[in-house]
Amino acid sequence: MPKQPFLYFGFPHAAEVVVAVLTGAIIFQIFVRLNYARKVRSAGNVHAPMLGKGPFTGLYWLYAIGMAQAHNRLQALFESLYDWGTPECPNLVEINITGGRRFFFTREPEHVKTILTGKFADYGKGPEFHHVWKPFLGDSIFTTDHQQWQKSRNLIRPMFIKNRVSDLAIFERSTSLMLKQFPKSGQTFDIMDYFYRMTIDVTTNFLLGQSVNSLQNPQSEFVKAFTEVQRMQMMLTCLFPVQRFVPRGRYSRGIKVLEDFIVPFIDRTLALSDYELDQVSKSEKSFTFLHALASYTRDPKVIRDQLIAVLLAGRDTTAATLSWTLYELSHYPAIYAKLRSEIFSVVGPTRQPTYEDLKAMKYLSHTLNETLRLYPAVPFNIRFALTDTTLPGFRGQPDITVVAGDAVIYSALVMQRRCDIYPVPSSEFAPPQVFSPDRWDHWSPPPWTYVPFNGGPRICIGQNFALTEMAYVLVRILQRYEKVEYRGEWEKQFHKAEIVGTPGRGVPVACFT
Ligand code: HEM
Repeated sequence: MPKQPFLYFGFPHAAEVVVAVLTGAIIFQIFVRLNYARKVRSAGNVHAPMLGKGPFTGLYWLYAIGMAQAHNRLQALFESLYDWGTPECPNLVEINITGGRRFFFTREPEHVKTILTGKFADYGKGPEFHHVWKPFLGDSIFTTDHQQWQKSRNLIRPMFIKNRVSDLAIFERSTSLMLKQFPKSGQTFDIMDYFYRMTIDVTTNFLLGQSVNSLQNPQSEFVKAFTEVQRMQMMLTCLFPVQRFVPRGRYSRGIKVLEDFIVPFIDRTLALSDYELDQVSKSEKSFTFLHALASYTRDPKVIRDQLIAVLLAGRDTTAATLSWTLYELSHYPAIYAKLRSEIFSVVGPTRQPTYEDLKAMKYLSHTLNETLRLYPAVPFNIRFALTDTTLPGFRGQPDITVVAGDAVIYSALVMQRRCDIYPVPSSEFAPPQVFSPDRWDHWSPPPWTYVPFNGGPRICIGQNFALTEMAYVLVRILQRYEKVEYRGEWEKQFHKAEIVGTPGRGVPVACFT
């Protein structure tokens, strides 16, 4: 039989198809890279140190980041990236993985300031972030920019004014329930598990007027789905360049569970007439975040998106911060005793604190500040360039060129642990890696070196709510327990970064009355 010529007009062999596809892909890659390089050249062409230039080093880094996320080593990986820094640019590195976009990684306060305020309009969540997060958070405050974001912010802001936050009944209800469920004095238990259940109860109560009751029903399907969706969302974000290939079955099913719980509340509220809604809003007791939203918009999708966004923002952040606080306090009995004595001096051993009491307790706020310094609840964050722009160069060096579509990943966790941004340790100032609320007595962080709540126009809208809730819970725990003992291997604790950074081993403790 005559040999088939390579080119013929019949059905192609599989090998020919593979060769054709690969050739096409390579030509396309070359085109994308050349086109992108031209854009960067015409915008200024100043680069940060590169982690790698070719597509294969890009793939290596993608793999490294995915593995670090899966094995809870993101912090170490991020710190190691700056080994590629240079004396001219020590705190910023870049990589181009897919050819048409660079990812910058920074731990520089000046860069954080630039993207969050100085050039706020140039950086945002961007269409890419919106696309990846849309199934979960829709068009909410978290996923949008410009006018759309501003509209969400205006919608949500009234719910965080002081006289709403200073109503502490909602915190007392869940805290007292939680304390009732703590095991007997001296018994070991994971206090983190209680914090996660308590804060989802507080937040659903605040949002919907009814809690998911996870303190009483730990196996709640809603809670499991919420955790799973967040885990997958973080994975999709880390694997952003190839996220479309990640299977999403559990992610979509989890979102459906969340919606099945929330939508009936929305439907019931939207069934109220304007008059009925107005009556509810006059009653302090039954008025909720959902009612507030419904009095501004009747669009169920807008309401669903904002509710899930605030639920995400409000629950794990506070639970994780409380967990880290107890992790540290259980290791430092002297700090625990000092905090307890401040609490006793203001509210005594049993009285419920008022909003003003909480704000008057300096050492309590130092303790929370110090926890958020070492363990900022949102450890990694991202912004996309919405236009061609720059990041400031290091100490008189030229500004770094950033073109529209590039991404800047900044880490409050890594930045806030940089020893060189702190005073030299002394008898007044403990080494920065040590938990020491006392340092806040005579020190405050230089601007933009401490950003657990972000800064600028997109600063956390729930900051006061969060600080009030966490202070309240701590006061009630310390009023009741004379000491808290750590019951795990304290040094073996590790930082587990999903969207929020939590203690990877839980927080096993025993509380003593
Ligand atoms: C320890 C507690 C908390 C910390 C450390 C924290 C931190 C943050 C951070 C870093 C951001 C910026 C996120 C971004 O760039 O996309 C943020 C945004 C936000 N936070 Fe918080 N948060 C906390 C608690 C809360 C609570 C309790 C609520 C509400 C109940 C809340 C509501 C929000 C909202 C709505 C935004 C979006 C603001 C915007 O984009 O304009 N947060 N938070």
